[in-house]
Amino acid sequence: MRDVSAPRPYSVGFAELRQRFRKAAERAGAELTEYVHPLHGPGGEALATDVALIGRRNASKLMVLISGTHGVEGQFGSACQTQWLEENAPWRLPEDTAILAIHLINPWGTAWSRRVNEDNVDLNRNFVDWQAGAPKNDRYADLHGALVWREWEGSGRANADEALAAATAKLGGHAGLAPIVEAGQYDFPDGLFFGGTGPTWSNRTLHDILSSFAGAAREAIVFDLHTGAGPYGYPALLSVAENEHDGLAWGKAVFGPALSVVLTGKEATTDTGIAATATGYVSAAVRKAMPDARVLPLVIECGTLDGPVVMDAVQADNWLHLYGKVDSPLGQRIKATLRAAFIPEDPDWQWNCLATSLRYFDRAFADLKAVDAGGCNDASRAPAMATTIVQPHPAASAARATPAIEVVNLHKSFGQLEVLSGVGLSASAGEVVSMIGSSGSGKSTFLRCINLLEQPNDGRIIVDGEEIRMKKASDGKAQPADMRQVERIRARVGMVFQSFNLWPHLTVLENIIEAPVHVLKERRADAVERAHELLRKVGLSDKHAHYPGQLSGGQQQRAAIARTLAMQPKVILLDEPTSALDPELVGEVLRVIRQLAEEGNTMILVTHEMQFAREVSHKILFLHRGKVEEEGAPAELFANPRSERLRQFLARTL
Ligand SMILES: Nc1ncnc2c1ncn2[C@@H]1O[C@H](COP(=O)(O)OP(=O)(O)OP(=O)(O)O)[C@@H](O)[C@H]1O
Repeated sequence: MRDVSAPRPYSVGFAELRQRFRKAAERAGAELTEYVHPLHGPGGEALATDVALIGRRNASKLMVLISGTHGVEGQFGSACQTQWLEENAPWRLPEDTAILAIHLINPWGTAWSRRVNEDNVDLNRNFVDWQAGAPKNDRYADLHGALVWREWEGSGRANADEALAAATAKLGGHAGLAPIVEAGQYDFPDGLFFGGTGPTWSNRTLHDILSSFAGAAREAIVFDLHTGAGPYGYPALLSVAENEHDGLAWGKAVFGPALSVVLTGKEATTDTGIAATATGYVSAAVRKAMPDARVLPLVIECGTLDGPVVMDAVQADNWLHLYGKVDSPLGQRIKATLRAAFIPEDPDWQWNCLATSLRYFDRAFADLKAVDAGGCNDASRAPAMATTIVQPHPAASAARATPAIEVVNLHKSFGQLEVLSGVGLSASAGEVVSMIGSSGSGKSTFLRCINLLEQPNDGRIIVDGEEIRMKKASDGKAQPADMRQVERIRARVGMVFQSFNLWPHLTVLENIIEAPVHVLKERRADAVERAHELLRKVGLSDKHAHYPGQLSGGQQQRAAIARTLAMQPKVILLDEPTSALDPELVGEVLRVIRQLAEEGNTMILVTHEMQFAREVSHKILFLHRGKVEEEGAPAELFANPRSERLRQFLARTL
């Protein structure tokens, strides 16, 4: 019997999971590659998906292990990957066979203990054919209001619970409800099992990984490692597909009745605990990424608690990230409940799931090795070399020598009132810097001074290496020496205002192309084409001909962001972009801003959304009475405020 009698507990933090995996991969002689995620974890830790390749890149037979598709479940998959790599080291593989371990493909979800990703997207609903448009789930729409509530307790919550109980009874219990909810939906970004509006970072990264490492494969077995559905402590082996394919026949030949095949479809059913009604699974992605291979996509699904209990935990966590405070005692309770719903702290559960999964790996791998796939493909491709670091994202790359923006010793008074008393800030390309502080501390004034909507009294402003030249007027006040330079620099610094500031008499499209055509002198046709692209990005494709007055606040703000992006700014200043919005519209705007951060835009953000600032920023400045009282990395600043003022401020706002 395999000796896993004393497995290390799964429940360790993201950084340790990575460290264990990387160590095991190194010992196994793997080529290690790191795909850096643009955001960071709750402790300020860097986030990344690690990829270990044992064997040659041109191997025709490939075994792939994927963990953490649903972030919080990642501890299980990570434990399996690490243990399997470790206990078989040193690996001696036939030339034509390789192992590709993809560690924590949704690193944000694992680090923050969420099933979903940074945009509330269920990655296992995100691998749909986006060209064909998002699938429809009208039956979810009827349930949304009962599943997603604004208040943790009170009459609104009680009404929602009552409505959910009534709907569940009408559908014949949880077994009737789950296939509708878990089918995935693409219309409610704040809802459950949201599939997104386009390919997420994890989706794109999986695609990049498979393009880099799986291109030569002709025979591939892929394990996607999950927990949370099925009977407690039982690791079920499944294969999910939209239709029959030759990989399924292979799977049945290898595993016999141990393998359950789930064929998905609108009305499909299964008793495995996973949703047969859903599409967009990882299985679809891996088959698509290896069109020339016979692919056997497998899912290991380790049962935990009863379906309704797991759904309750997911619902509560959804509320927490939308409307609650993760750091509060209630927030911590909700997190603990969610973790327990996916990774029970039960040594027997952990032992069973690990041991059985490793046996499935062994069996699959033995069969893979025995297949005759005709040797290595494309011998010209280089074999694995030493560790490579892939940093596809500008935000993640090392800071450039020249900051994208630097402000030194800025002073500003209104009459006798000194609002800024020597504020400074520097942001490298791709960095997000947030400014927090009480009302009246000078945050907005600082932003307005940067692009000279207000004239600073003193100080230096340097954008992308070019300093705004100032001179003293006859009254002794500073003013720009060259207005043409100011106009030029302003065109490189985009500003998003609290109150949107769209032209009311122009359509959304006209608002967006106005500055590119008149200031940058772009051809109108080019500006229009780009405007449509930007509208797609902010989810407003269908609103291009509307006037601002016909849009909701959230839509207006997203249009305003698209207008700012149309100028391709070096730096984007956002002045409390969500504070004029009704609470239910805040999320849609934050999602767009988060996407901008992920894409490596340099941003200075003034905000009262503390949780958001913490998640999205590389650096935070706390302003108090016109001075930077404290600055630092978000995790450090929020966890260990040094000044009493910041401590009090956080106590009031968190
Ligand atoms: N144009 C102006 N004329 C006179 N005083 C002004 C002007 N603009 C801002 N102030 C004052 O400067 C101080 C700082 O205002 P500012 O809007 O920069 O603060 P803030 O930190 O952004 O506050 P909030 O979070 O409430 O937006 C306030 O006392 C405000 O009344």
